[in-house]
Amino acid sequence: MTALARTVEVTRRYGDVLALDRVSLDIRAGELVGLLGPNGAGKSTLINLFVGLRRPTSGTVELLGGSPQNPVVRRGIGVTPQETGLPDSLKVGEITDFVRAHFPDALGKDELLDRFGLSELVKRQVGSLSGGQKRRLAVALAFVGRPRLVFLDEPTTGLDVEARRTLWDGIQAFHNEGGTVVLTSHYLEEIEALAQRVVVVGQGRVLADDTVRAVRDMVGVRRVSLDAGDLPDLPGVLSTERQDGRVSLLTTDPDRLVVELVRSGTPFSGLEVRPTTLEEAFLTITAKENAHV
Ligand SMILES: Nc1ncnc2c1ncn2[C@@H]1O[C@H](COP(=O)(O)OP(=O)(O)OP(=O)(O)O)[C@@H](O)[C@H]1O
Repeated sequence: MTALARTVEVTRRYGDVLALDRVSLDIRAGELVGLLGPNGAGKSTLINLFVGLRRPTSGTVELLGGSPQNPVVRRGIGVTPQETGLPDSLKVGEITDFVRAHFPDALGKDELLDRFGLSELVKRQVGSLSGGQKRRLAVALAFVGRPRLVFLDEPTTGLDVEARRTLWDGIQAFHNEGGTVVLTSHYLEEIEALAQRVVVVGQGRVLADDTVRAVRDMVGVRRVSLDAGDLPDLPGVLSTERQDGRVSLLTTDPDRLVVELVRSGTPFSGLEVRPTTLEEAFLTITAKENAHV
C-alpha cells in the first residue's frame, strides 16, 4: 500500500522538552488511523509536523510524496487543529463558501453541511453557535476540498454523545469512499468506533502500533470501586487506592475480580465498575512495567 504520509526517525524538541523521540510512522492510503495517548504524549506535535505547521528538529517528514512545507502538496489534505478560530460575524453558509472558493473541485455546500448535520445552521452566524456546533463546523471544513488525507486533532472533545456520533458518521462516510484519516483522541471508545489501526503515543515515542483489539487489551483497565473494610488478596489487581472507606481497584479483568470478591464472603456495598481514563491506564501499565525492571 502507498504511504500518503510518513515520518522517518523524527525528533522534535521545544527547548528542553523532547516532544517526539525518533518516530517512524507510515500512513497508508485508505487507512483510518487513531493516534491515542495521554496529555503531552506528542500527538499534536506529530500532526503539526505532518501538516507542515512545524518542522522536525531532526528526521524527515513526507506528505503525499512531497514536503509538508509545499502549499501545493498541502492542498491535497484537510486539517482540523485542536483549536480553531472562526470569524464570529460570518454565517455558517458564508464560511463554507469562503473555504470552498480555495479549491478547484470543492464539495457542494449542501452536501457538506448535510454530512455533518449542519444544514439547519446554514444561516446562523458563527458567533451564535454553541461550542459543540462550532467544533462540528471546524471539522466539516477539513473535508471541503475533497482531500485525499485528513488530519483531525481531537475532533470530538467537548461534544455531547449525539454530536459526537454525527461527526463519526461524517468521518466514516469519507473513509468508506476511500479517504484516509488520521485522528487523535483521548477516548479509546472513539478510536474503537472509527479506526482499525491504533498508534499509541507516550512520552514522544510510539508505544504500540496495532489493531484496535490488541491495543484495547493493552489499555483495557477498569476501575472497580466499593465500600468495604479489609479486602483479601484478589486476582489481577494492578493497584489499590483507599479514600474515606471507599476502595478503588484497577484491573484488566473486573468480572473475575468481582466473582472472587463475592466468593471470599467479604462484606461490601456500592459496587461500581467503570472504564478508567486512558491516562490512568497508562500510569498503571507504566508503573507496573517499571516495577518489573
Ligand atoms: N510550542 C511549544 N513549546 C514548548 N513545549 C511544547 C510546545 N508544544 C508542545 N510542547 C510540549 O511538547 C510535549 C508534547 O505536546 P503535544 O501537544 O504534542 O502533546 P499531545 O499528545 O497532543 O497532548 P494533548 O493530548 O494534551 O493535546 C508536551 O510536553 C508539551 O508541553
